Amino acid sequence: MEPAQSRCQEEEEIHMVANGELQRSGVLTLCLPFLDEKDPLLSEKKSLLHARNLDFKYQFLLSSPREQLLQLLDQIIQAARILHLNDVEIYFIEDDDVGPFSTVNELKSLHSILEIFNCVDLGVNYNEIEAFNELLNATIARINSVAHQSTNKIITEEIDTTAEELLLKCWQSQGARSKVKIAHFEGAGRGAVALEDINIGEVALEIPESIIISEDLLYKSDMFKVLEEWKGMTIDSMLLLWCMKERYNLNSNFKDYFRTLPSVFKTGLSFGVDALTVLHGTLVLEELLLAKEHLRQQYESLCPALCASYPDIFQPELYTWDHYLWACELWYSNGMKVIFSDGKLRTCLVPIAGLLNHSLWPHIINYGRVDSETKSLKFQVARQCKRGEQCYLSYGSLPGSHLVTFYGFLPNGDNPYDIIPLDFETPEANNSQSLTIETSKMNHMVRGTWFSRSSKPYSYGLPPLLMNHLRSVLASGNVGYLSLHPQEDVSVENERALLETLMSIFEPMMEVLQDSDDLNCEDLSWDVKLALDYKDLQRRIISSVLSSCATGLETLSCA
Ligand SMILES: C[S@@+](CC[C@H](N)C(=O)[O-])C[C@H]1O[C@@H](n2cnc3c(N)ncnc32)[C@H](O)[C@@H]1O
Repeated sequence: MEPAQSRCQEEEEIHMVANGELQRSGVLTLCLPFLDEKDPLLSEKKSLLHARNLDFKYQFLLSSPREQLLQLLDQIIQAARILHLNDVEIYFIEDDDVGPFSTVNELKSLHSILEIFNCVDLGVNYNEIEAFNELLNATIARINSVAHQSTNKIITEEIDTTAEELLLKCWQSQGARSKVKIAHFEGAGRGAVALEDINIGEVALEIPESIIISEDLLYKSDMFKVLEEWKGMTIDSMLLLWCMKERYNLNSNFKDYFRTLPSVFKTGLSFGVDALTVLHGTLVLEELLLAKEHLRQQYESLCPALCASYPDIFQPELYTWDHYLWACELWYSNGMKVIFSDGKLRTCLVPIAGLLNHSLWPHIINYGRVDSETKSLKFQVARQCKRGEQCYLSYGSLPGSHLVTFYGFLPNGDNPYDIIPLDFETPEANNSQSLTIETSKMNHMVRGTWFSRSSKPYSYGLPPLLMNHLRSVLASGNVGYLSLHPQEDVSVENERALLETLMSIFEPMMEVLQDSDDLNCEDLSWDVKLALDYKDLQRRIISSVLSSCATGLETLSCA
């Protein structure tokens, strides 16, 4: 297994040379950070900025009327949203939609602007300070408005968290700082609850580098000598093997940490036969079976041979398949990628932080780098977390299939990263000549059409890139019928063929999923329940695509 899949704060592809300056003339200049030349989405982002008349640099004449200033602020926010788009968000972008595109994109965008405001050296002119504060407060208000959509779960008070609290105190004595306490949340196990209002930019949790579990501990262990000489061994596999033993080591510095971990992880990797049967016809089934098979192969290639060759170090009773799977699930669901103060990226288990749950409306989005001055990992909140509220992390822009497989849950709310991929075959050479760069892309996707905000004709709530691709492919059958901007050149006949093509793709998928699940809802096991929820999600997405196509066809028949 490569715990490389463990969650990692998404790499920012943007050069942080953003700045802000207030000139004597009362002109406030705000410069957004430039795009990284290595950003794989660079050209798309540049084209989007250009098409929308957006720029990196904005000048605010602070004496202008308030509405004008706020309009300009809106422009810079729109530009920042584009700079921070990820591959899924950019794929679904619609011409007439200026955002917000997702909670995380919105928080990143607003924070990049807040950072610029923080660099501005204010003068003494009262009116200018007032105008500047209006802009700053409007940005903060937008950040705080993200909170209103959050979904909080009820804290169940009955469950004992003494072990976790003792551990928290122990880490605090070693330099950890925390504005959260551990509590139990319905449907999510343990989580962190704010002990006080934690305001934008404040640190909810600070973990010294010295108590983070990483490969450095491996090097000091008795098994390292053997493992480093073992052919084909990776650091990730070494960490798994180290954990399997350390979990039962009574002299371990981390014994209390291991003691607070669940004895079984309820992730998709532990799904039983009934749950797998429920998943028949869904996307996650293949992902799950492949992942499990891969882990089994890794286990077979490592553990029996290590136990046979070095039984004193690798005691067979500790190196069973169940223990191996437990370690994999631990690293997948709790592992984080962190850049240490020496600049090296390591996969880690971070005490306390490992108790933070995921949300589509997270408080903490940036946590991947140890502060080189304090040598600690700081978990700053990107939006306010009120006292008593659950403090959420973002595990990344992950689809439900990944969350089910490696974490064992589906988040509350509509997940914009829940997509169904559609890979088309490369067209015949003579047809492909007629496709533009935009329309020749072969990897497409759909998601719930409820995310669409486009009111443009012929958009149907479906992704423009997919529609333009299909339009071009269908039109290329008609000699001489293709434009560089397919949407401007639609024919009713072509549109009907396009929607019917999509229905012919999605109807069979729906049929497979519609098999009745004759299960008694009362006493279902956790895995069957989760599998049913996932299946339901797939149905919702496909059904939204089918009804969008059907509505499109109806509209066309009236045209
Ligand atoms: C890093 S741990 C967080 C702490 C965990 N709740 C615990 O009790 O150990 C990740 C696991 O928490 C649970 N989890 C995280 N976010 C969740 C959410 N929004 N809803 C339900 N379960 C969640 C899942 O079981 C996931 O595998």
